[in-house]
Amino acid sequence: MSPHIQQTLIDARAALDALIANDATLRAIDAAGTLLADTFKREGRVFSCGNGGSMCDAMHFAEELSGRYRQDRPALGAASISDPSHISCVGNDYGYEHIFSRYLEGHGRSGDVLLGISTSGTSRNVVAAAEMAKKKGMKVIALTGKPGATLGTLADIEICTPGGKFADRSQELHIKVIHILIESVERQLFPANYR
Ligand SMILES: O=C(CO)[C@@H](O)[C@H](O)[C@H](O)[C@H](O)COP(=O)(O)O
Ligand SMILES: [Zn+2]
Repeated sequence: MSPHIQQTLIDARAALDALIANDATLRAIDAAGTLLADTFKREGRVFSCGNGGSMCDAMHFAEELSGRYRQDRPALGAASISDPSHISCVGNDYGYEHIFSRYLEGHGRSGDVLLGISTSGTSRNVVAAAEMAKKKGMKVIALTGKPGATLGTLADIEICTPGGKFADRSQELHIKVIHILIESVERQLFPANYR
């Protein structure tokens, strides 16, 4: 058997153990869950964005809020910035850096929230989205993988889950954080579902 199979799982376990032991990051997750729940209580919107695997994560996050996570409950106002026609138009006419920020320029309102996902924390289009969100009076939650990167410094709440040299271990933790955030929202908004 190829040794990389076990090694990947061992590395993933170490990254997860480090997250479990990081009190500051767990507190940031808790604060982000409360910010999201409070935003939905006020009928604010939550937008999410990222590139590549992180775009998939942004879509996963939003669809479980607007659609369904575990049990029936009313739909919540979350959307990922992932419409291919918007992305191809803005990428083609203005540049790839603007694909997320221009969407927020049109759709974002004061009191809304952006979840920006970037393992490097330096992707220009996600950073530009965070800058536009701040300009609009929105709150920014950053889900990152490298401490000290630009996206995290712009955010109201940074949840940083380091995973080593590459993006993949971090992304696996991002998905865990995303499910925890959705459960936090549901527990605060629909406690009867958790009795
Ligand atoms: O899914 C993966 C790697 O696991 C890739 O598609 C990865 O998301 C892409 O290289 C992204 O462009 C990386 O962007 P970022 O996380 O640094 O913002
Ligand atoms: Zn991937």
